[in-house]
Amino acid sequence: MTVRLGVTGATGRMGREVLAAATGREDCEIVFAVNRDPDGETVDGIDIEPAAEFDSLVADREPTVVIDFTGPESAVEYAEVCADAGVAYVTGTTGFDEDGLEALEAASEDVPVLHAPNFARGVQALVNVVGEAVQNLPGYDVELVETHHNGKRDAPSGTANRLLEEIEENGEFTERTHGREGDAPREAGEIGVHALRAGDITGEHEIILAGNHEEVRLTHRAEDRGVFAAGAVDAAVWIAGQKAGSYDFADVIAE
Ligand SMILES: NC(=O)C1=CN([C@@H]2O[C@H](COP(=O)(O)OP(=O)(O)OC[C@H]3O[C@@H](n4cnc5c(N)ncnc54)[C@H](OP(=O)(O)O)[C@@H]3O)[C@@H](O)[C@H]2O)C=CC1
Ligand SMILES: O=C(O)C1=N[C@H](C(=O)O)C[C@H](O)C1
Repeated sequence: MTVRLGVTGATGRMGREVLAAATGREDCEIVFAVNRDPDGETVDGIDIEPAAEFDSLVADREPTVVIDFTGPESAVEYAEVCADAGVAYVTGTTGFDEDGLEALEAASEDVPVLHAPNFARGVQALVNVVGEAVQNLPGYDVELVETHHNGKRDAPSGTANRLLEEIEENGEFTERTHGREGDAPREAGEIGVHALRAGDITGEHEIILAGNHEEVRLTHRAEDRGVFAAGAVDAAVWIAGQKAGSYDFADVIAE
């Protein structure tokens, strides 16, 4: 079966990568690509259509799955249209508030919805091992540092938040401390969280566990955005065969 893809945020950093990753694959075809204000633009020969026409494009071109990398507000709007139209939805967008996450959950009652803050397989491996490291090193200081390009909106990153959940579930911690300034000695039990923004850095996440005169560093570094795009297209092909429900990238990797 060829999966029919709609792509949102198509002229963004990730949207362009998704179009490139999907083009040339035999298991999917792009049936439309939209962006907010495309002004007759094309990406790799694909016409970019106005996001205002998203609803009618979904109705007319009948995508199997929509892949979204935009912002949290628009991602929710696209999810709701997909839920009404019976179209599966994959979003890599980060920075959702509680209402946004609830809206994605509501959409997943009608269609398959996959929300993943990171589509790199190596990050999934990092999520899997970080809890074990924390369990093995009780009482060690834990700090998380994430580094991204200067255009990133949300901080800490969606991946950092996912890693923090895993850390907190596997150890005894009091609070997250976001950066330090002035007279700010480290308190026992806190998790230091640091978001760095510079240049065009693709995405780095490092967890430092230190104590007992030793340190462990677990690091993932994405070298190219193509790694996220390839994972998102894999997720779209996978979700095309699923029933309504809420999924994450671990479900895709598990098969
Ligand atoms: N899950 C993962 O593996 C990854 C997730 N991300 C996440 O993906 C998202 C996008 O990242 P990135 O591509 O770098 O961002 P960009 O800003 O480069 O691209 C976002 C695109 O979405 C469009 N857009 C933004 N808001 C709206 C809106 N309200 N309605 C319609 N279109 C909109 C933008 O249009 P315009 O040009 O008009 O601003 C732009 O084309 C972020 O949340 C980021 O954290 C990023 C990398 C990997
Ligand atoms: O905005 C980005 O670029 C990235 N965002 C994701 C996140 O917030 O975790 C994933 C990746 O690190 C790149």
